[in-house]
Amino acid sequence: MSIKKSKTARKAILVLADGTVFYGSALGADGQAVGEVVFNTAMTGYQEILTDPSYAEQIITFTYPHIGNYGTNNEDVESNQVWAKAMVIRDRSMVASNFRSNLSLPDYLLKHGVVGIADVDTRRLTHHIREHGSQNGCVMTYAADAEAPIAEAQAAAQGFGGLAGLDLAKVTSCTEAYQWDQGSWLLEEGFTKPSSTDFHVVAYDFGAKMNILRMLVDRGCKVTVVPAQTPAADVLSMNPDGIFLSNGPGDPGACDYAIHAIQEFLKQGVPLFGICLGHQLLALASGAKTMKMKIGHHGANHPVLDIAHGTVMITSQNHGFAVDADSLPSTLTATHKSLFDGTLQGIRHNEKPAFGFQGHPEASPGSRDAMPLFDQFIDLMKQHATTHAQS
Ligand SMILES: NC(=O)CC[C@H](N)C(=O)O
Repeated sequence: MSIKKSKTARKAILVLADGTVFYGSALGADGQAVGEVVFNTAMTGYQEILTDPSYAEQIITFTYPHIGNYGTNNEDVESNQVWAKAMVIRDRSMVASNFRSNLSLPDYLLKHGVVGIADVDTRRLTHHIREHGSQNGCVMTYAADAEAPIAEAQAAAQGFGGLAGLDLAKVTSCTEAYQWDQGSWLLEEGFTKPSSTDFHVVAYDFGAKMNILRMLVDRGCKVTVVPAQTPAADVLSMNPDGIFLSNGPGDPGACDYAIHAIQEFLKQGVPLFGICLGHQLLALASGAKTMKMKIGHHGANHPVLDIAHGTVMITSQNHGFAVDADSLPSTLTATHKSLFDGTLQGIRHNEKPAFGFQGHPEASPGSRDAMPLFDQFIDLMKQHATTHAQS
């Protein structure tokens, strides 16, 4: 257990584009960060959340009031860098208490050059966002004896164009194809593969979380990860048993290259599974529409209804866009919906072996309730392989 005092007496402000100001103290690197301000309600998992590429260009407010208490480590990351633009918290923990911790949260932010602000009235901020919708903001640090640079921060916030129309998947994606062979810690916990399948899955990396890839390996898949803009023909020449469409940041409507590739895969009838951005892209490729939500969903305890079975799953969520349920063409069926606001959470193609889920079945952090969706993908590939062997 190590007691860490704040390294700096510097102050910080968060100023929203509408001029609302939140005062606090600097946490992490000095400087400024601009992005869309969202709030995440998960009680734990701040390191997974900070490193989730889907948070690119976003400033994350953590509603759980005490953050940093178990420090950071080398394992609980969802990518190789912090993608969140800045972190907003209520209370910084003075203690990093965990045998796995090798760096306190403030030192971790410093190491990654990420700006943060602590001692913020995050409840007031969250209420403001809930009422007025997520909006752009700027976190700026300044010397304790200086005036708060409010006008400068507001101008910076107003200068950010927002996420609508922004293709960030090509920014967070890998640049070259590679094999992924690491499974999750569930294997060590005694999780057994449903059966050894050896399916070759090509995973489009739009900003993929590592735990998704681990879930596929846990189920015996051989995983090839490819960059976001890989043409359909290149993927088909790899002879995949199934294609996985990953999560990722930004506006799905801006990823025309991915939408075209998915249309080709649908035409060819290759089994497809999309998570979050991947689910939205599958919907767009099938003729549905997406929209920007007022505040989005960011948390680890969102109830989602499985419509066919009438059962409820507690799920992890991180999205600011959604598929418009009223826009579904007759080729798509709604399979899941959010019990918070009724928005669409899952789709299945009626004619092709393809389905998508808006939440995060890989959790990390969060509940494992939706993990069987990975088994559903394996079953889909099995069925497809059997039908093909017969024809
Ligand atoms: N986690 C994700 O894949 C997010 C998808 C998309 N960028 C959204 O905000 O809705």
